[in-house]
Amino acid sequence: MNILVNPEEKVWKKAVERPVFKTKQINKIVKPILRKVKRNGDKALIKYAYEFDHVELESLLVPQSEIKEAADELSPELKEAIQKAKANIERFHQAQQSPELIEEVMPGVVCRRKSVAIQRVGLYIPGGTAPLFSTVLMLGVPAKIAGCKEIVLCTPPNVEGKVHPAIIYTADLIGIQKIVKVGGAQAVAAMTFGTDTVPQVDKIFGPGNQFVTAAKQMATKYGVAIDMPAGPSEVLVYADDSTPAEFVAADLLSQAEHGVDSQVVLVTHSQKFAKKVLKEIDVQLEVLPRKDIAAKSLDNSVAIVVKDLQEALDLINFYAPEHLIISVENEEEAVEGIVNAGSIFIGKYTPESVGDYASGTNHTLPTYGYARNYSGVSLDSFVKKITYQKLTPEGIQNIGPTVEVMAENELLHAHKNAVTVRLNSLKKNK
Ligand SMILES: NC(=O)c1ccc[n+]([C@@H]2O[C@H](COP(=O)([O-])OP(=O)(O)OC[C@H]3O[C@@H](n4cnc5c(N)ncnc54)[C@H](O)[C@@H]3O)[C@@H](O)[C@H]2O)c1
Ligand SMILES: N[C@H](CO)Cc1c[nH]c[nH+]1
Ligand SMILES: [Zn+2]
Repeated sequence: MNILVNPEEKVWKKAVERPVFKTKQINKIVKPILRKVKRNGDKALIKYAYEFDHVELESLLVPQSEIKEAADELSPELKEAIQKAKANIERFHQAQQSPELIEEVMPGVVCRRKSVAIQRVGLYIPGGTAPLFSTVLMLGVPAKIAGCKEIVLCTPPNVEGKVHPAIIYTADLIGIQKIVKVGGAQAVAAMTFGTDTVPQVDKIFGPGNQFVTAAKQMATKYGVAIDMPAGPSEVLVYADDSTPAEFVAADLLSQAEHGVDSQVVLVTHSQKFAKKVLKEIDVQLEVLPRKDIAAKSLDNSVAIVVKDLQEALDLINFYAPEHLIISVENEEEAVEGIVNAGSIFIGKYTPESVGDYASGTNHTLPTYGYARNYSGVSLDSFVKKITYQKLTPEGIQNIGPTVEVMAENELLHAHKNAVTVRLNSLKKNK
């Protein structure tokens, strides 16, 4: 991780470019996976489990017996932690319920809007390098609150051909029973087309590696919706020396350890502080079990010393980080200046990890600059909003002439006529 001191705008813009994905090569691998799963269903899933996850599976579904046993395999401490996190996530997502809207826009013309659950949803839980059972909470809890009828959870099997008990326990706690041992692009393909084991869904949720992300984007061509392109995790920390360098280093490493494609950025006002943080990173990195992964991410990463708050804001809003930690003395002013970020963590006692697990906000967030135009997953992601309108005779008389004039001027006479016949009928029956 290098330090750039007071670089020009074009230099810092270049420095914060995300690692470039080999999109063409990835698509070349993913396209045939979609085609083969569409054609061969479960058979293809079993074949890919062998090829990519190195396991011979006899069946894809996690059996009821394993669901029942999962709780016994976890420590009471972990189960309590999962339950506490679930309570906070439930509370924050329940608070996102939007009440039904009813508005009489003019006498006799009533408009209504109601949230209705997306009926069939597929949740992808990454499992390649770490069993991310926290993602089960982040996707399963809002799906349940929204009232989705059918929920299927797909996650890669481990080397023993099993799903981590914490993933199973968390799914069961939420009330998700259909857990399928399938990962990567093949999982996305299965949820898109449906197989004997995996039901076809209306929307696919969840983060994943490049194969998963590419498959999700391709799936949209077949009528499935996706939450967002959620790729390798990233964090930008904007800090000054009112925050211990130890805290800043720990926050940067917390996202660097996710995967080799992750990127972390430090923005600060002093070269001395940046150096202190980098020194601290070296110390903490040494003892990390995932030190090789984190070290590779640090190669994609940079520390930038900016001249003032305005330059820091320009940089952050340009970069649009998935996670943004603001830990500077004038935090209020900085927070107010942010227009592009997935989730913001404010003050020196708010590590990003709390949002990953238990503060209540959702950790499925837009990466790669998509925070410019996408929100993270929320309750809204699991519903559609249906609008309704009902007109009384008075209502059609009030609004009818307006619609007639507009339709006639758009040269759409059948549109106009649908109003005129009703107005004429009312005149006749007077
Ligand atoms: N943005 C977010 O909200 C968020 C949240 C959590 C995790 N993440 C990210 O999710 C990612 C998880 O990645 P992961 O790899 O650990 O798990 P994963 O479950 O996404 O991918 C593992 C699967 O990839 C497939 N695969 C592996 N090598 C392949 C190959 N050569 N060809 C085809 N398919 C192959 C296999 O089927 C395997 O089961 C990380 O990058 C992490 O940063 C993001
Ligand atoms: N930081 C990830 C989202 O980018 C989520 C996560 C899960 N577990 C730990 N972290
Ligand atoms: Zn994380």
